[in-house]
Amino acid sequence: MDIEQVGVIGAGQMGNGIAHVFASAGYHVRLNDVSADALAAAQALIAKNMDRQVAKGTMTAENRDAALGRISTTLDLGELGQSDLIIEAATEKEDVKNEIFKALQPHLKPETILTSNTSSISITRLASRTDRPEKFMGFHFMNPVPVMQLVELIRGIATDEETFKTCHAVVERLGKTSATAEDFPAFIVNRILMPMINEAIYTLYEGVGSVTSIDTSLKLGANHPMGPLELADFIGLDTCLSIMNVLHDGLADTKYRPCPLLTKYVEAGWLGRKTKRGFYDYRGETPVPTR
Ligand SMILES: CC(=O)CC(=O)SCCNC(=O)CCNC(=O)[C@H](O)C(C)(C)COP(=O)(O)OP(=O)(O)OC[C@H]1O[C@@H](n2cnc3c(N)ncnc32)[C@H](O)[C@@H]1OP(=O)(O)O
Ligand SMILES: NC(=O)C1=CN([C@@H]2O[C@H](COP(=O)(O)OP(=O)(O)OC[C@H]3O[C@@H](n4cnc5c(N)ncnc54)[C@H](OP(=O)(O)O)[C@@H]3O)[C@@H](O)[C@H]2O)C=CC1
Repeated sequence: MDIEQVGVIGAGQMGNGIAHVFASAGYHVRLNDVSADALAAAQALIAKNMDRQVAKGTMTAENRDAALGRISTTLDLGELGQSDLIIEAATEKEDVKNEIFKALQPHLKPETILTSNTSSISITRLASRTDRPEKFMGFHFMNPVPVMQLVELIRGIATDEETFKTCHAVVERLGKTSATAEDFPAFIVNRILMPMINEAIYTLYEGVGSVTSIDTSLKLGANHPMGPLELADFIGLDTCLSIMNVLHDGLADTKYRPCPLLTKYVEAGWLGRKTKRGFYDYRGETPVPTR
């Protein structure tokens, strides 16, 4: 199936990056959110990130203008009706995602492929609530989307081969690399990455090390580009907690128990960079550890 028109739902940190890479690859993108402010902020951020590419010489000014011209925004889900492919990138909550698909599907063409950028939630279960489980799959980008090479592709139990092949070809046209994961809680990347981040938070909680010593240890001792607490703030602590809960509930093993300190930060509304406070405080010139 030919994909030209792409609908992206959720204009947060992932949605803006997804719109960026699809528009850069020549797709027409309709970006939707429940918040007009989120849409305006996403458009401004995409323009800023593309300006950086132009300044670096990795994109021409002409291509930037054309790519920005291919992105339109809307608060109305119904306006995504002509999309060939939908990528849902709203908040990591199953009921939010189910509600979005329910509201969206009456507007869709029968052949439209539905996908979710979920970090952890069962693709089979999300698909089963829609009118097209065979045309539904996981399309999981990594953060920051314009920089990270990987897209995890996840088939639900009902996903048909044509849907998988179409999504696989889209990843290639984006110039990215796919890895295929079976539909188990948190798939591959987050099954491995998130317990490490959770363990770093336990290490902090138990007083083994401070925020600085934990992040320095993994950066300089294991060559990670970001320390695990810095990365948790970057991903969003609400998203990290949701992923740990999916692992804990879905695999029923206490080794996935979310650290109580992670829960406490989320309850405080300290969600990391996006709220300017998490394991670091981002309100000043440079991030300051909060513990
Ligand atoms: C939770 C999930 O479901 C799955 C996930 O996504 S897990 C998270 C996966 N992501 C990671 O692990 C990221 C780990 N961190 C990194 O790789 C690096 O710190 C980083 C790439 C984010 C930044 O790298 P850095 O060297 O510290 O910074 P910097 O030199 O400023 O940036 C490197 C490049 O990324 C670009 N960049 C950085 N942040 C960006 C952003 N938010 N958006 C777009 N581009 C960005 C910069 O423009 C720069 O581009 P060039 O190479 O063309 O110059
Ligand atoms: N953060 C990360 O590193 C990664 C996240 N993901 C996944 O991507 C998805 C999005 O995450 P992320 O971008 O970080 O989250 P953000 O919190 O940055 O953005 C989510 C956006 O979705 C909006 N939203 C909420 N409900 C709806 C709705 N009903 N319709 C349309 N938009 C809605 C939110 O609006 P409002 O703020 O007003 O509620 C917000 O703008 C999640 O499923 C997450 O697991 C995948 C890979 C990496």
